[in-house]
This record gives sequence, structure tokens and C-alpha cells, in this order.
Amino acid sequence: MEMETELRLESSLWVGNKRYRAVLSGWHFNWTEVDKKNRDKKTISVPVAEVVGVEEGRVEILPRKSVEDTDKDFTVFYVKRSSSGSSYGLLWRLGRIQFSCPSRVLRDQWTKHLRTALKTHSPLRPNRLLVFINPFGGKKKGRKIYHSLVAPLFELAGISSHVIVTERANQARDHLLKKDLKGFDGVVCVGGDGMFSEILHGLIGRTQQEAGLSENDPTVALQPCPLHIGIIPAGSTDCVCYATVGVIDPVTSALHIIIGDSQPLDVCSVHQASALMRYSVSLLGYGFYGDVLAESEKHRWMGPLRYDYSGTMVYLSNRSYAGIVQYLPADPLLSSPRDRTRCLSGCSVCSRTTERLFPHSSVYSSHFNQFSSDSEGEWVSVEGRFRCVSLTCMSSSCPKSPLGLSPSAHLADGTGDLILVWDTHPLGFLKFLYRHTSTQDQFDLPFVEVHRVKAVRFSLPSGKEEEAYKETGGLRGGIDEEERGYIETVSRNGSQQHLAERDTGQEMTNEQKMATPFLCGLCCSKVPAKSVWNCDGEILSSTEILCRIHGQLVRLYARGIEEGAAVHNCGKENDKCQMGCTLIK
Ligand SMILES: Nc1ncnc2c1ncn2[C@@H]1O[C@H](COP(=O)(O)OP(=O)(O)OP(=O)(O)O)[C@@H](O)[C@H]1O
Ligand SMILES: CCCCCCCCCCCCC/C=C/[C@@H](O)[C@H](CO)NC(=O)CCCCC
Ligand SMILES: [Ca+2]
Repeated sequence: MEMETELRLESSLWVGNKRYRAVLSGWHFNWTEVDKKNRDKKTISVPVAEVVGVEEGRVEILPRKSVEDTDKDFTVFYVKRSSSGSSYGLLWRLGRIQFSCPSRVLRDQWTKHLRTALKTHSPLRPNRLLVFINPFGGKKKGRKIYHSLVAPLFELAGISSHVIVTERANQARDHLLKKDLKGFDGVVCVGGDGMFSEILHGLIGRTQQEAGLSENDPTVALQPCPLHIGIIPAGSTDCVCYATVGVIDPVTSALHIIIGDSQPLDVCSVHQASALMRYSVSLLGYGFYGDVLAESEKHRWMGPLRYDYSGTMVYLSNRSYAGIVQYLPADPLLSSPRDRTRCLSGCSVCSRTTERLFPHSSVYSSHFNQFSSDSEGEWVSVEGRFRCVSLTCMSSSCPKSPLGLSPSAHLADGTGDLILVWDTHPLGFLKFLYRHTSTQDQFDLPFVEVHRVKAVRFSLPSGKEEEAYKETGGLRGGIDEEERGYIETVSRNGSQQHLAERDTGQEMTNEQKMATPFLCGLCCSKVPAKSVWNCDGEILSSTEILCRIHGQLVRLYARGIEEGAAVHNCGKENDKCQMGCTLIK
């Protein structure tokens, strides 16, 4: 309170030839035009935390920086929101206002007070950042995006950055694991989800090394990372950016970094036996998503289009896979993946998790072992044939799917959503996929289940580990639709289920496996009995895995999706929708 009184400042200022009353009070800076009869006109109010910078003189930064150094003027740069095209989040732009004061003393008082206020109200603003640019991500525009759109903003905000343009894959991860990180407040990646994943692995690994914890132990309570991560989107999918900011826009993301926004994020660890394989935040997918990734890796040269091409090819190959899925349900009283809520900026479900994980907000000291201390719930086991098995720690919304894989998932609630898509006829599966592109509920289908979980185990039915391929009579599995329906009914009753269908497998050499095209479900008589796991865009080398969700293991320079933009069920924004469809929020 004292601080607020101390920082209050009010005076008459000029903007061009118009008189304004400017007030700095508590959390807000606002200015109101005053007409000749002393009546107030429109007020613009900016949270002090969203002031980007305060400069003496009349300053512009675009198209290039220019300073007219006058005694009585000062310029304030701040975050200005505007609606975005087809995304449902808000675009942030740099707003600018140039004030003239009656005296230099008053000008200096304003700049001093504003600078002190913004430090007080946004304590996590970075001073020094380590920036990794992937020059080959997405459309290969990472360098240009950083130098033309982001660097001028960082400079304006007084942030010093050490920039590394990567020369090889995993360079950023290795740097974070081994090099001196003293003095940095955060790490920024300019690239896509793959680049983010490198930063994630580097920072989590480094933090555990320093805490003396073994990442290979699947039961260990991992230490949260002290450095924040910023993402400047320049990749193909940019799912993590989209799901945590709501738009894919380098300027919006740069402004979130500058003002030191902080968004915790759940992370899933993936182990095989007693070895850590990888961490995941957006998609751990077996079956369809694994096959799409494996196929798309062969067509990297297509750039972002490779996923559309491979998605179509894999869909046409019409495959399903046998597996045993075991999961540890999360507390159903806290939230549900079917509750039709959305995790938005300031989400109360995630805030409750923060209080539970870090009771006295001493973020890095009291992270308890969420996994072993949980006594609620027992492991549930299901067995059958699946089109896909997916686990996501967040909604995983992306431009292709504006509400994501699991629209009601939370960024930081310490749980993940497990989506089981049982084998079904091709049109049913197409319906499921298609619903990801609209606001229709993809879980409201008889062959789809979704569970909010804390851990998942996946294994192959006995005999399947050695079996790589199976014979088919042309149609996948060689069984007809009626029979498949029967298998589904049988295998979905009760918690411990057994597969009615048993495949007769035939061993293939590794070379044969590599040489076999993915489309063999359509054009030849053998389909693979195993798929691969897609772990945030990387193929895992193991099929049988144990996954655990670690609540709020990392923090991003973001704040979640801001409410404000209305979304139509066509996925378009309020003023853009021409289809007359219903508003959902
Ligand atoms: N200099 C480099 N040369 C080759 N590969 C690199 C280099 N720097 C980073 N990489 C690797 O490139 C991979 C893909 O990069 P990135 O995620 O930036 O783009 P993308 O694949 O187009 O986008 P997305 O992951 O969103 O689909 C990452 O896994 C990263 O490890
Ligand atoms: C008939 C219309 C069908 C439309 C189907 C839309 C389904 C879209 C769901 C998209 C979910 C993306 C989840 C994010 C995954 C990322 O970690 C990963 C790395 O960037 N991307 C992929 O693996 C790329 C995966 C691409 C899958 C298609
Ligand atoms: Ca979550």
C-alpha cells in the first residue's frame, strides 16, 4: 500500500496540441484527453506491468530507431492488443505515445516513476537472455524473424542477448547441459516445437544435474527449472507457442518475454525400463500420429506441408495396432477432460495446482513428490486394438486444430489427458480427425475415450514384442467390420480386458522393415504389427514405455490464452465469421 502511495503521480501533459491528464497510480498508468471546457474524453489505461519501455525525448523504433532529444518530452512504449485473423488469441503490438511536459523536472519525475513502477510490478522481466536460432526450422526464416522483428524490441526494453545461430541439431541442448549459464534470466528459442524440445531437455537435464537427481529414475520428483523459456515461433507446427499464447506471432511472443510473463507448464517424462527416453509436453502419440511422423520424416524437403501429405497417406493406409494401456487416473473431483471448460490466462484449476505444489510460493524449494505421495486412484488397464493412443499435457492447439487434441486440458494442473481411439471403420476415424478442425466434440464418438491421468504405461500383448509384421488378407487385420465391432464390445467391458483377436506374426529383418513402405496396408499383404511413438515430433526408439506427468516443471514467458476474442464454432473470430455459426465464448 505504501509503495502505491509513493508511486502515485498525476499531472497535466500534452500529446501534440491536445491536453491530457496523466495518472500513474498503483498498477495502472492512464491518460485522459481533457477538452477546452475541462471535460474528460476517452481514457486509455495500461497496466504498468505492460509498459515496455520509457525513453527521454521523442523516440520511434520503426522502421528504424530515431531519437529527437528534447528536454521536456518523453515516450512511453506499451502493449496494445488487437484481434488476430484466424486464431482465437489476441495479437500484441507495440503501442507508443509521446508526451510533452511543462518542465524538464516534471519530465524526469515521470520517467523515473514509470521505470520504478514497471520494475516493481513485473519483477520477472529479463535483463539478459540466451537466444538460440534454428536457421532451418519451418520456412527457414528464423534469422530474419529474430533480427527484424524481435531484436529491436529487446533493445528498446534494455535486454541484452547472447545470440547463437545453431549449426547442428542438439547444439542448443548440449550448450544448456554443459556451458556456463550464469547471469542469464531466460533462454529463448527461435524455431518450432523441435527447437523448443531441445531447450526443454537441456534445461531440465541441467537442473537435475545441479540438484544431484537422476533423470533415469522414473519415481524421482524432478526439480523445477529456474530459467524461463521464451518461444519465438518460426517452425512448422509451433504447437507449444499456439497453446500457451493463442497466436503464432513473433512480436506477440517477444512482448510476453520482455514484460516477464510467467506460465508454468506440465511436462511428461518417458522412460523405458530404468532409462529416461525423452520429455514431452504436447503429443505423445502411438498409432496414427506415430505413423504420420515416421512418414513425414521421409519428406522433410516439403517443409510444413509434409504433415498434410503424410497425414493423408497414413489415413489411407487404414491401420490399427494392438496394445495394453495402463493409466493412473487423476482426482476426478478436481477437473475432467469432458467438462467443456478451457484453460485460459489466470486459470483457477492451474492456480490451485500451484498452491498445492508450491504451498508458500517458494517455487524452487518445496516441490513434493506428486507421484509417490498420491494414494488416490488405482492403475486401470485396458487392452485392444487402437487407431491411436495419445497423451498430452496441454490442449495442444495449433493452427490445424484451433481447440487442440484435448480442448479442456490444462497447461499446468499436473495432469495429462489420455485419448484412446479404438479400432473403427475408416469413416468413423475420419470423423474423429475432422472434428479436430472445428469445435465439434471429438470425444463424443462411441470408439473414443479420454481420461485425465497422472501416469501411463504402454506395452504390447505377449508375443507382440518379437513380432514386427503380420499377414493380412488385404483389409487391415483380415477381419470384417462385424467381427471388429464384436472385438471392440468385448474388449471395452471391465477394467482388465483381453484381446479377442490374436495375430499370427512373421519375423522380418531390420532392413526389410526399413524398406517396407508405409502404404503396405493398401497395396501389399503385410502391415506392421507395431507402430512407433511420436514424442513431440521425435520418434522414440522403444514401444513399451512408462510416462509420468511432472506438474509445472518448467516456466515459459507467456500467460496462457487471453479471454476476449470470441470464437465461433467454425474456429473463426467474431468479426471474421461469415457463416452465421454459433458463438461458443
Ligand atoms: N542448425 C541446425 N541444423 C539442422 N537441424 C537443426 C539445427 N538447429 C536445430 N535443428 C533441429 O531441427 C529440428 C526441427 O527444428 P524446428 O523445430 O525449429 O522446426 P520444424 O521442425 O520446422 O518445426 P516444428 O517442430 O514446429 O514442426 C529440431 O529438432 C532441431 O533439433
Ligand atoms: C480430415 C482433416 C484431418 C485433420 C487432422 C487434424 C489433427 C490435428 C491434430 C494436431 C495435433 C498436433 C499436436 C502437436 C504435435 C507436435 O508436438 C509435433 C511437433 O511439432 N507435431 C507433429 O507431430 C505433427 C503431427 C501432425 C498430425 C496431423
Ligand atoms: Ca496438464
